[in-house]
Amino acid sequence: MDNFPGNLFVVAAPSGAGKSSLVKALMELDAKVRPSVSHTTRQPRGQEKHGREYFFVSLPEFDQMVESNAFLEWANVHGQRYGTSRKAIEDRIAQGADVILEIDFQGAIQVKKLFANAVLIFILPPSWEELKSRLHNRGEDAPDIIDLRLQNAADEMAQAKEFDYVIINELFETALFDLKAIVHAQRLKYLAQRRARADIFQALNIT
Ligand SMILES: Nc1nc2c(ncn2[C@@H]2O[C@H](COP(=O)(O)OP(=O)(O)O)[C@@H](O)[C@H]2O)c(=O)[nH]1
Ligand SMILES: Nc1ncnc2c1ncn2[C@@H]1O[C@H](COP(=O)(O)OP(=O)(O)O)[C@@H](O)[C@H]1O
Repeated sequence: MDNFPGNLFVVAAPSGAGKSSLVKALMELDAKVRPSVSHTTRQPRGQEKHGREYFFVSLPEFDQMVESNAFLEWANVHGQRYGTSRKAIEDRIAQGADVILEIDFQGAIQVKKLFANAVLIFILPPSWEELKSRLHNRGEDAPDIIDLRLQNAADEMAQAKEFDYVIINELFETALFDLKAIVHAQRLKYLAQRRARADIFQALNIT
């Protein structure tokens, strides 16, 4: 599983910390990073489209996919099921694209076990007050759904120490810069470990 020609990035965060906004902004700047579209049993939000943010499926459909081993990883999060299908990432990575997964910490840990080279990034909000206000201002979720997400946030944030990098999303542009820096650093590391030996080292006559 370590022979894929692309890089795999995994971004996790408590709800409202800004992971979707950061990942979206990264992909607008960097066409080489492709998203993995997950399956979920939760209902779509206002602007969300089937096949773009998620594949929205029923519980029986989801369970059928679990049965047929279609998921690379899946988890129960905030009372719903979410999963990364094998199809969502394997083709893209094999084609040499870098793939970014926006999944919860349970999924991130499963992915790291499967792909030792996956880069795990955790996004933190600057404060509890700011996290609450972002969830309210986003204006997408009912108060009880927001409460559940806030209740789960403490346990999720305790997992940040298992990740390779932590970004504090206070100023959006600074956090985006940090995310770009991680992607860039991983590409340079990848070059050093794999391609460079064949191409550049040969050209420079280094053995
Ligand atoms: N394990 C796993 N978690 C996922 C997947 N897709 C999304 N999630 C996570 O499920 C949680 C809820 O996502 P969502 O309902 O979009 O809410 P949001 O975090 O408030 O934007 C987030 O932590 C997502 O990262 C997946 O395929 N696998
Ligand atoms: N650095 C930031 N400063 C202020 N608001 C932000 C920042 N980052 C994201 N937001 C806003 O916070 C809300 C939650 O962001 P979102 O990307 O949906 O979070 P997540 O995907 O982690 O649930 C959105 O309304 C978004 O525009």
